[in-house]
Amino acid sequence: MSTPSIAPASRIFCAVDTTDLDTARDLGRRIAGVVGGIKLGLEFFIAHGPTGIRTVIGEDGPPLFLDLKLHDIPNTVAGGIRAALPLKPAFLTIHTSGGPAMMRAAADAAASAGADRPKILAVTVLTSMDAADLQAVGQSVPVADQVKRLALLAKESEVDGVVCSPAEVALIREACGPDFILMVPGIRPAWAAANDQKRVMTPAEALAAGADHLVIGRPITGDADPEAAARRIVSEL
Ligand SMILES: O=C(O)c1cc(=O)[nH]c(=O)n1[C@@H]1O[C@H](COP(=O)(O)O)[C@@H](O)[C@H]1O
Repeated sequence: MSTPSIAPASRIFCAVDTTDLDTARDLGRRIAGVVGGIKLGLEFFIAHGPTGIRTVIGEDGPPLFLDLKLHDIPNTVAGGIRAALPLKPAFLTIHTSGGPAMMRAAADAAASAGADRPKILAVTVLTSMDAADLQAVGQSVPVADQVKRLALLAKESEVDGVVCSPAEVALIREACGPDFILMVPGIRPAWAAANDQKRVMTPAEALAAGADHLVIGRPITGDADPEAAARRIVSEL
């Protein structure tokens, strides 16, 4: 694990996936003190844009993981990153499959923010995909091989880390070193449903494997008492 001094609870980013502004704001307030940060992504951003993000995070709110998974030509991705800088996200996502030039353009655009720059994380193989899904899009290699290849490419392209499933954390840590950030969704406590996630582990297993940060959504947000669910997860770390 590359950042052992950070408290386990603060390693969790709660994925607030909703189009309802009040729900997102309420969830953000209730769980901000329990977990390390809030992830807002496509569903929320398409519905409410930057104004909605500011409403949920506020001036001195929790760290923001802005998960837009950008994937376009380098110039367009760089422009998207620069447009997101005023929101001061701690993390921003792009897709590794956009290739090295796109990833470098994203890293350069983030660097233009100076010391406050967001960390750029590149998505490897989505945690909702398995070997059959990869094969369906023409990638007839084991999932782990493809993830390792994409993670090494991301590192060479000077982004800060990757998004990967817990199943590949150990192999990426070994291949890419202790400072490469591993943001890990596909996290399910033993008592939670997998939903559409295919490559999953429990929070404790993912941290033990070497994850820096865990992304957890529905096991918290789908609970009748999200704050209690978040506390239960923290107690199991
Ligand atoms: O980039 C991501 O955060 C991401 C990548 C990935 O491979 N899999 C994945 O689930 N995610 C995100 O992580 C969150 C997982 O949510 P839950 O499945 O509800 O815990 C969602 O917001 C996804 O968009």
